[in-house]
Amino acid sequence: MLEATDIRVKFGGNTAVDGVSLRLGRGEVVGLVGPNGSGKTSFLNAICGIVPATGSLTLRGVPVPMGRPLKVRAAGLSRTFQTPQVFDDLTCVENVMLSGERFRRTGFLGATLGRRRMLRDEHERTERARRALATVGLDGMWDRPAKGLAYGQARYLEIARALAGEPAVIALDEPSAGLNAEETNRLAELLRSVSEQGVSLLIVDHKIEYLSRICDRIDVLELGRLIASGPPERVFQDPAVIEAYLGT
Ligand SMILES: Nc1ncnc2c1ncn2[C@@H]1O[C@H](COP(=O)(O)OP(=O)(O)OP(=O)(O)O)[C@@H](O)[C@H]1O
Repeated sequence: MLEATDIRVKFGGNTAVDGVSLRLGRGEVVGLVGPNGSGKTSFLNAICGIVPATGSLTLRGVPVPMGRPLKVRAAGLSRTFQTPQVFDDLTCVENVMLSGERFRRTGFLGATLGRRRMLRDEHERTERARRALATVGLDGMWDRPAKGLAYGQARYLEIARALAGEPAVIALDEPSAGLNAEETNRLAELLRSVSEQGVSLLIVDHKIEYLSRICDRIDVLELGRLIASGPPERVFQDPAVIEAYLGT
């Protein structure tokens, strides 16, 4: 579903990501971990096309140019952010429908000449958004403004928006940040069920316990380089990984 090869990101003289390659199969859940400043967010930003980077990317087997976020989205990669990006004054369903632009087939001319088709398209987009809200457990909130949501619910709303774009892969940047233990458990269940529908997940996070439960593989970055990759139980016992986190 995703193949990123030899990704490099530089900020001036600082190499944030130094030749990282990563693959994701269909429905695979991969945790990308590493100490603060090891390049995790820069890697996500690179494959999403929002920071200048070199390397190559294919999605669903199709090459996608680097540095083109809209092409990346259209090719099947959605993402969520460390701080949920929701629009407070829009309702939940409107927030989710923002991701459905690629399904909107009628522009100004179409809306004027093909009103029936436009209404059908709007109806389909609304239904798609409501299904995504139901998946994350927010179906009861669909017509409420997003500003009424608790912090954890705003996170689920962002995941619903990613899902409504019908992506092959979702990249999530610290989805458990700010969630308590119970909310983190719910998040883990939600992410596992999303992956069981065939969506691949690349999760950057620091909470090792829930990642160990839901990830098929853990990739570890240190100083912009991949230092370990494998099943959680093996990677988290790797002395090089323990040293990267804790020092000698
Ligand atoms: N916009 C930027 N301009 C300059 N340097 C940056 C920028 N973004 C990140 N960096 C640097 O790149 C390196 C990697 O940062 P990055 O945020 O990708 O790490 P991270 O592993 O996601 O860290 P954290 O776990 O703290 O979120 C760090 O040295 C950071 O200071």
